[in-house]
Amino acid sequence: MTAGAAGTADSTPPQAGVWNIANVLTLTRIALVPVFVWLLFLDGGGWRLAAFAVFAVASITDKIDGDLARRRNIVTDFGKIADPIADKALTGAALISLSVLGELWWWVTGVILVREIGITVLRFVVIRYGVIPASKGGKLKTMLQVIAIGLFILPAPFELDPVRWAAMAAALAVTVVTGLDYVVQAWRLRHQGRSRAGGGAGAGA
Ligand SMILES: O=P(O)(O)OC[C@H](O)CO
Repeated sequence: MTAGAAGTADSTPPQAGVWNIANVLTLTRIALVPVFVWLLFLDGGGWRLAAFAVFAVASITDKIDGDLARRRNIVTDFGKIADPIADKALTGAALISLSVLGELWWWVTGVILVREIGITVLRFVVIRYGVIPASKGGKLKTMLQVIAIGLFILPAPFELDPVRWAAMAAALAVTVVTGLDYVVQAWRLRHQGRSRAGGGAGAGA
């Protein structure tokens, strides 16, 4: 996503209502987070599979809500902000849980959380200039995180470990790179917003 693709505060067309099917799916994803965490901490392979199933269902809603919003033309600023937050709630809870369970290095969880929380805060900091929606890189990042986390959750043989870690390394790399890309986008958006405001003030003087 380029800076130009971000919705600017003064050029936003009329939007669908917040309570639409896409946003309800996004909120459902958030509601599934505590269920998933609870299942993950229960002992036994069966519970692990159940946790994996809930994680998979919640992750699939990410694909469905975005597709629905675009197809039905019900993209809202609320959805643009809430969708990445819902993803971060799910993946963040999964990463923290895996680290608490001693199955994933804490530093990996830490780096990803700093990026995810940092970008969320950044989105709110620049929101007066426009909304920064999820970029293609951001979507790829979430997909890689979901695959890596899914591989860590699945009760699988030790031989799968290199695959798990390779997937997590790829997710980590794309997480950091896309985080830096959002910082550049936010800077541009702020710069454009301030230039417009300055130009407007000058014209009015
Ligand atoms: O990289 P972000 O913060 O835009 O998040 C991307 C979303 O999770 C994609 O659905």
